[in-house]
Amino acid sequence: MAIIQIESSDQFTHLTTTETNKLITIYFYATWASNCNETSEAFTNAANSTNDGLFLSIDADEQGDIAELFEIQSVPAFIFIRNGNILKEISSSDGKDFETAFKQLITGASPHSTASPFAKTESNSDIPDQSGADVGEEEEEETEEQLNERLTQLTAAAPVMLFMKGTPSEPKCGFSRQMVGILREHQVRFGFFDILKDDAVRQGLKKFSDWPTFPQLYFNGELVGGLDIIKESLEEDPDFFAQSLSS
Ligand SMILES: N[C@@H](CCC(=O)N[C@@H](CS)C(=O)NCC(=O)O)C(=O)O
Ligand code: FES
Repeated sequence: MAIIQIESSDQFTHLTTTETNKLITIYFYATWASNCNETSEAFTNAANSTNDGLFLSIDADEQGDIAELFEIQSVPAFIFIRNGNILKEISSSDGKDFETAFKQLITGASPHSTASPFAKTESNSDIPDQSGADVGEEEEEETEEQLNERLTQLTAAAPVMLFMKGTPSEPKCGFSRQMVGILREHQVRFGFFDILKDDAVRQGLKKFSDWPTFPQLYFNGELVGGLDIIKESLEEDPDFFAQSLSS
């Protein structure tokens, strides 16, 4: 099956409401996220492997409304839908996690339905870890070295990375909310990480960057500061973002 690139909410709604009896596999990715490489390949392979189903590819940044509808908090993420029900959600950058789920669902019968369209069912509503980098149950405890390696990757996952409490659409603290507001106001595109979803990152980052609080804003993997620092920098230079990010 060909993969359909979703360019608008209308197109998405049309496809998902007219092809309800098919297994619909939705893939959310971001162009800046290098941890989407493996899943993009797995998604393409899955689409090529069958003449059944519908494969929708969605840039989570460009189609923010759709990403929000599915409460996508990190990329890559997969959502499987049939008959208007979310069968499963996967938030893992390991292509094999997707492959396993896809194989089960493409052959399996559709499960009993629930009433509302896209309703989450109890059993599969868990999008566990936000990082995408190592989602799922940790079998072995992460060593400090592994954590630091992960933090190095995460802080540089996008040119501008915000580590915050909650998500941009649902900040869980006023400080993080203000930071999101400032970034939006200055039209800064940014990646984010919800530190409330991962205590190792929350505590580890304080040590890693020697900065005790959140939000934390990074430019190209370097800590710039928290809310006060960003506010002060903007007071000193209203073009602070443009200046810092162009160099
Ligand atoms: N003045 C700080 C405000 C941020 C702040 O005080 N954050 C606290 C409360 S949300 C925090 O992150 N505490 C550590 C923690 O919750 O792990 C700034 O400029 O960013
Ligand atoms: S969570 Fe209480 S001030 Fe941020």
